[in-house]
Amino acid sequence: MIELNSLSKSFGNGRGIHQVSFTVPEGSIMGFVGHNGAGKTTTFKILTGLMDPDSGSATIDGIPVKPRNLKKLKQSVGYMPDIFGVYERMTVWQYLDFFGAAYRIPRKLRKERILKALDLTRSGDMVDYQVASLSRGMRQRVGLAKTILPDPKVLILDEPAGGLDPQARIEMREVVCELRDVGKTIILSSHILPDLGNMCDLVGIINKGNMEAFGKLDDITESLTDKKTYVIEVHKDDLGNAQQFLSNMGSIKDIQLREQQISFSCDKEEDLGAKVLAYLIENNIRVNSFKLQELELEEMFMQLAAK
Ligand SMILES: Nc1ncnc2c1ncn2[C@@H]1O[C@H](COP(=O)(O)OP(=O)(O)OP(=O)(O)O)[C@@H](O)[C@H]1O
Repeated sequence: MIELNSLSKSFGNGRGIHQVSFTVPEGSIMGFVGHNGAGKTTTFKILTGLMDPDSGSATIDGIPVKPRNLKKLKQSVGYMPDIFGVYERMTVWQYLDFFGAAYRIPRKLRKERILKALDLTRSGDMVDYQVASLSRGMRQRVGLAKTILPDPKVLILDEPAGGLDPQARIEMREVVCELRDVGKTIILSSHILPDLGNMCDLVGIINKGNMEAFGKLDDITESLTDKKTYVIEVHKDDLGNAQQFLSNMGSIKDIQLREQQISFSCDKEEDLGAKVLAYLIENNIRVNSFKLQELELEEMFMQLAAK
């Protein structure tokens, strides 16, 4: 649905993007992660026809991203930049109606589209508000409503949750998931890594213009770790014994005690999790919980960015 093949754009001194390739299937959400200046906006600008690449190609909904296809692309792609202008003196309805007209949506259809966009972005109760009076979270949702007015199949959202408080971020995340559920294909960038983990089907990590990783979050995590870390919680009277048993087992590393939790690691290939659990129970250790520790997106990102 969205396909990038070796897209490159150089601004000199190594700045820009280098051979960026990935494919986002129809109806999925891809989270595009990278530090400031990593190359996210440049990629978005190329995809939306605002900037020409030096080399490489891209297609969206089967349409090659080329200047001659800009009109067609505009119908298929909705782009919400990280900073967008709003007309402070208009009400939300006037603002959307204005853009509906600019998008040449016929008057009769326009009302229906505005109502649908307001509904999908949970902005219905703001129609009569002056744009100037909207909070940052409301503005982002109204911006999103404007972006989906022409009913594009693909949405490219640059930092839609940027500057939002935790509650507004949750709302934005729910709205984005709802848009995926009605069939949109979405690429969005974010610095708020945990948010991406919860909502994205795919994650792409870009660092200094190079794609460091792309795929399902679980697969990327798996490929990054060479060990598995487990966290167990045992009855407080069994802590010492449990620790002793673990130390007696060969191949167990990094045994650490934190309050009532003990964590330990083992080789990924060997994966001793089940064996350890059975061993502790056989030795009458009262195990309250036993779980595999997941690598946080933040940690994973730091590992890749440090490369
Ligand atoms: N028009 C331009 N002229 C010169 N350099 C540019 C231009 N646009 C981007 N760059 C440089 O290219 C690199 C990538 O920038 P880009 O804006 O794509 O990063 P980003 O990941 O979107 O960052 P941010 O999160 O800060 O928006 C940066 O080093 C930036 O300074």
